[in-house]
Amino acid sequence: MVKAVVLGAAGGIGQPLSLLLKANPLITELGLFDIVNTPGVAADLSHISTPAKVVGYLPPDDGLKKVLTNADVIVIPAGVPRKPGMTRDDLFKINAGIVRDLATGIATAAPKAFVLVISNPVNSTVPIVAEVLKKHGVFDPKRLFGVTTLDVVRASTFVAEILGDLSLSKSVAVPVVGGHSGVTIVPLLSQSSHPLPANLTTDQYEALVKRIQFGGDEVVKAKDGAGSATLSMAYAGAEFAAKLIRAIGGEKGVSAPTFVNLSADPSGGEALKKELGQDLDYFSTVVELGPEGVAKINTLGSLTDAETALVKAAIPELATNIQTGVSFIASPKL
Ligand SMILES: NC(=O)C1=CN([C@@H]2O[C@H](COP(=O)(O)OP(=O)(O)OC[C@H]3O[C@@H](n4cnc5c(N)ncnc54)[C@H](O)[C@@H]3O)[C@@H](O)[C@H]2O)C=CC1
Ligand SMILES: O=C([O-])CC(=O)C(=O)O
Repeated sequence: MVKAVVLGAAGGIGQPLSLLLKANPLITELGLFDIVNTPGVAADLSHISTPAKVVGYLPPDDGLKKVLTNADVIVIPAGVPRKPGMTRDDLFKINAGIVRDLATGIATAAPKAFVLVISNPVNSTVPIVAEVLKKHGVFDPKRLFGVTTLDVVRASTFVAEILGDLSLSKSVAVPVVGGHSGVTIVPLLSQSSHPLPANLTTDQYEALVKRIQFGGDEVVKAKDGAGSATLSMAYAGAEFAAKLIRAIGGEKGVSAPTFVNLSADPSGGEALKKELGQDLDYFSTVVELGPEGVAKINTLGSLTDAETALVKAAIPELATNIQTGVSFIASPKL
């Protein structure tokens, strides 16, 4: 029995994500919450012939508390998306408060749930959730995840394109580490399951790295004011949620890159910090998942000089983003 909940379920990501979760046979209950339209989305999804019972809630009548009650896995795509010319950090002003309020609901109604944060800027919203849960004395770092799967999905697709065979994209696995914005997105292409062509030039390599780092901009530009990635994000979010659900159900050998608090696995976290040469509290890296959530935080392993430089370039921005999130809860008037 797994109850999954989507907060922000009526949005551009929320609706297709809810559809994909409804299609997951391991989910037996699907709770949808948004400030608008969830009764309609829930009625629509409820006609699909899969096991999950779907219920939609709105803020009146304690809707947030009701949707969160007995939740096992909570996915949060609530908040505003980018328009051309904006960075993910520009979303902080609005999304920080939305995420804080939803996290407050989680702290009281579902303190033991696994929480998957999609709302941008992920590098800051994940620390916000953690700080709220800490304030309520219910923070378990093993249960909080920043969803960076879209970077991994993009890396797989773009590498398969370069290899000239899109049918490989499902099996191409590239660890993408760091965070989820611009230079904090670090693809470790030397560790790709499918090596890049030997004759790839430095320019081509650098263009590939940039495309993975700024893939979100490609979609923002193409949507021309109508938002950012929604369908590919829904796919990525459902993939990560499905992995986690399999791992908490006891399946062994499940792992994925995700943005976590490094205290979730103190020995792995310390080893990673040592490798980074930096005392960061959060980092996205390959995480082994288990019944409690984070089972093991993996270090980065052997890197090329180019990858070492990318990791180094990611650290200052990541540290600032994390601090911005932490300070927002320490001084919420920011
Ligand atoms: N982590 C990642 O890789 C990605 C993250 N995103 C982020 O996901 C977020 C959502 O994007 P879209 O779905 O395109 O936006 P959207 O505007 O289409 O949908 C957002 C939904 O959140 C709802 N919402 C707003 N305040 C709420 C509250 N207090 N409680 C519950 N629901 C609330 C809105 O009513 C709306 O339905 C954005 O912040 C975007 O930047 C987008 C793509 C990738
Ligand atoms: O680019 C954005 O704003 C949305 C996002 O996080 C992505 O597509 O990776």
